[in-house]
Amino acid sequence: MSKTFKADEVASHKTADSLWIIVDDEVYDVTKFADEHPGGKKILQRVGGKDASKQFWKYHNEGILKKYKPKLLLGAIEGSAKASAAPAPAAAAAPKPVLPKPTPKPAAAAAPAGEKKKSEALEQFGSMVPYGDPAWYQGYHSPYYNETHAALRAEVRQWIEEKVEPYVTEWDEAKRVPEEIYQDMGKRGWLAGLVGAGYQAKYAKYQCASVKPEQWDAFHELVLTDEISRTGSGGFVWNVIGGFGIGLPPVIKAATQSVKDRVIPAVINGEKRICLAITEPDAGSDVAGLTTTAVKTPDGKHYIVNGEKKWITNGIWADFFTVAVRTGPEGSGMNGVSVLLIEKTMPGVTTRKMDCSGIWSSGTTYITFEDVKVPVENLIGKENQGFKVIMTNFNHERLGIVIQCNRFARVCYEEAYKYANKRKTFGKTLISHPVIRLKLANMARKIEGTHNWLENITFQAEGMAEQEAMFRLGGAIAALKLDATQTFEFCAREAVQIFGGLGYTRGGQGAKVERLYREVRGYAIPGGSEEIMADLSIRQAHKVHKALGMKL
Ligand code: HEM
Repeated sequence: MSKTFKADEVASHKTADSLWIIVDDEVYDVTKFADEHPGGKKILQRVGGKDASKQFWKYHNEGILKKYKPKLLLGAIEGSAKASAAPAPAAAAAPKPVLPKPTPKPAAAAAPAGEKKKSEALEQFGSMVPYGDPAWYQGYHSPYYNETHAALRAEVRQWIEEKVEPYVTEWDEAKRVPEEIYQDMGKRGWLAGLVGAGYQAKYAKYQCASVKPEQWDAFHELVLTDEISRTGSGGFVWNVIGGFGIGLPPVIKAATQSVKDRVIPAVINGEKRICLAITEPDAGSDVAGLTTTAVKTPDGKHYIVNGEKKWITNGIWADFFTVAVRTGPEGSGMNGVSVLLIEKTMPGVTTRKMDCSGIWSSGTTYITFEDVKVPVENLIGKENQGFKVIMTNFNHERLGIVIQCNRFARVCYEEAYKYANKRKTFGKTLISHPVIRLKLANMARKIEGTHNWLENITFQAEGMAEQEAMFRLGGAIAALKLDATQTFEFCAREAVQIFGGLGYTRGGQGAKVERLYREVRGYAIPGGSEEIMADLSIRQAHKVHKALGMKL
């Protein structure tokens, strides 16, 4: 902290011409800011020259200070802890444990997945709001995480808290995220690990600082996705990984080598963008009914593509489109579907941004393909066997949705929990009212249930080959997606109720829950609607268990 002030010096700055206030032992010059203060000028003048910490925390959340500090901060009160402390990195802000630490288990017991799990990560991390973070953040035993997961968690959280969270509402309202953010994720080596197919070291120019490529597992992907979802903005999460996480895996798994070499490095290094285009105005979960056609030219060198795609995340910014097309005759259903890589530079590709209820900064797009000439080398997988490529992609997509929904549900809970501890009604804090505690209890038990099932399925997937995972876990993942979106919906609803009018207002203290409430349907409908998920969960499990020798 560079400059310090005595309290009586601050006290002399209490007029409209020179207006200073103290918040948590730090001194802010709000003279110019007062005119644009959304809460009003007079309210600031009333606390001019004084310690306004109590009033400040009544009306704002942490994000405000992070955002305005660089502009308004003058220094600290002389003799205060703030005066001597160097600003602590956000990720290091977790309180010190007050209870004895849980005893680490012997490495062997904590290492069911083999070599990679060397030791448990038992350090406390985060706000320690009960259930406000997964249990392993709060010092409880877990067989799934080790010190590399903890290191990645800290790395991502610090970045999110400093570079993203203070601006996320602004970006959502502007319906876009600065391009540097996605590029930064590439440079941090994070995109290379988010494709559900191991860390793409071969194509990565950059490497993740806290995890070596050979250590990377599905739980690192879980931690990374979970941490970026703490922003409480589906628009932000889908902006940076929504198109990428589902558009790139088919290329990695089934494209020709020349396409892989051209597309994978550009995308994982954050230089280009990719999206997945399956849904059409008239074909959503019913993939077999899609009508976009790809007809081979007589010389067999190209496909001519015609059709429309709708609700395509990131489409507006994408350089590459992983597109499901019909190469078989009309009525060929799932046996006539192929996947093609179409490029923005190809004549006949047009994109138009769509307006939806939520997830605003994700760039939801309507795409038209008109006589687009696509080289046959851009075929992903085999002709007429694209359905398999699409189906293989679904598990990864759905698990991503589950991770995001689960953290969004937790964000709703955490925000509501914190607010319930500061907001007073009828002379006591909200949390003192049993009816509010009941809401929080029901939120927490649902969130923990989903999270534990998510971890278990992630662990199962780690131990299975892709085809086996598709067969054995497809049903359970569908059920989990259903569970996650319904938990998210419940928690968003209850959090808005706890926030009252602030949860119904865009921006301000209830910004996250207001936004998330609008985003629930954006998760419950795509990637397999709740109805399709419920049906599939039983149908698929029945098929699997019949094959496993089920006796009825
Ligand atoms: C560093 C000083 C401050 C900054 C940067 C600041 C910034 C803001 C911002 C951005 C908002 C919009 C709502 C939001 O995004 O949360 C807001 C609202 C508000 N602020 Fe401040 N503020 C400051 C100090 C204060 C103080 C000291 C008081 C009270 C004495 C105050 C009272 C309010 C009120 C009443 C609202 C409206 C809340 C609502 O809509 O429910 N602010 N402030």
